[in-house]
Amino acid sequence: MIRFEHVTKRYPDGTTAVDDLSFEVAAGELVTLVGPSGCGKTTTMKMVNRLIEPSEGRIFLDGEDISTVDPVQLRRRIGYVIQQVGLFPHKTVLENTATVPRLLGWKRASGRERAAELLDLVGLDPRVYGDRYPEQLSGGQRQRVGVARALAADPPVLLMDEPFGAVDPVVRERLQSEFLRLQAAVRKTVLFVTHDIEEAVRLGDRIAVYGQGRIEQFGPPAAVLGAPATPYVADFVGADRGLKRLSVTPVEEGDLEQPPVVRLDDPLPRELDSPWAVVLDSGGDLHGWISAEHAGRTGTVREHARRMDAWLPVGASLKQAFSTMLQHDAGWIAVVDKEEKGRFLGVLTPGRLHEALRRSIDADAQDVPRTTVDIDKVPSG
Ligand SMILES: Nc1ncnc2c1ncn2[C@@H]1O[C@H](COP(=O)(O)OP(=O)(O)OP(=O)(O)O)[C@@H](O)[C@H]1O
Repeated sequence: MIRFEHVTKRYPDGTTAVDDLSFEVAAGELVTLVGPSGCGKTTTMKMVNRLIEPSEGRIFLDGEDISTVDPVQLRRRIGYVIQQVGLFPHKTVLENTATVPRLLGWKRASGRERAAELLDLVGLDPRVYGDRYPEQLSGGQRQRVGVARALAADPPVLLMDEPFGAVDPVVRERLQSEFLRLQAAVRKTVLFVTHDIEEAVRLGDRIAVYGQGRIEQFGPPAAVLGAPATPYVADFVGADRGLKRLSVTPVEEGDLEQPPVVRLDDPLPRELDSPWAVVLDSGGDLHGWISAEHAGRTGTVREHARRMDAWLPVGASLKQAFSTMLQHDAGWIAVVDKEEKGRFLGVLTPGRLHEALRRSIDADAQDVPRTTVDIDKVPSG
């Protein structure tokens, strides 16, 4: 969808901001550009909507060389969100959001209707916020209006330059989650600039780690965190990259241990060869657990089963799994097949969690699926 071919940008004072850059962003993909201040991220982004012209090389949008497209026409196909939002102070939230549809010549009513729809989509009730002015909003709310405005004309491409940079960490995390949900629904092709590696890792389908004017590594977050390509990247992603990796590595079925299982309406088992067993209802859904000390007594499992709160759906991150374990002070957590407590798949223990992490690092290094990595090959220590 967006393709850079040997793009270089030299400013008149001789600064080379971007040096022979080639990469591609697929349709519907979110790529984060991350790196320290002054490494050329913003320059890269502004060349896509021709706010800056490259000195050398070509950029293609949907196969079309953008140097041949009228910049105004081009920008109508590209939503743009920046840190300072740039809302018009004398226009209401609704009018701000409807700016681009109005410029495109939409009728006033349909522009406002679309704007209201989008405000709803970014979590601002248009009946509450629509008639306010930007100064009557919090920083986080202004950023949401910025995102709504960029989406108003339904452009296939979004450029986002540190859009959540100016808000406090708590609001920032919330905006990131909301944006991920939004992106799952609208599936735009997104270039997202940030200097925050945590944000890059959380949002990006792939991340481009910038050195001075160049991409040092381009790949999925787990690969960059697991196998930094250069000492520079290792240093930039940080010594705690194992922890960051936890947050981008999903729990898979192959990671799970199969403990003894009993059914809710069964009589109590005569004996159990583990300290506890998982209790399932007749449909195979997770109910809870039972301690081995009840084995051999009379009565049914139902009478002694305890509810299990430490559970997660498969696909949740290893970080969520770890934090659920800590929260419930549990030595294991149950994993089910869907968000609402569902069919039981197995349990994750601290040992299994560690193995999953090691296996995912190994899988990335060998560029193979995690299920094919033999855990015996994973070095200990
Ligand atoms: N108009 C300009 N003239 C000369 N040099 C410029 C100009 N604009 C940017 N630069 C330089 O180009 C380099 C890249 O700047 P750019 O704004 O792309 O970096 P960035 O990675 O986005 O930084 P930040 O995270 O601080 O926004 C920097 O060294 C900057 O000083």
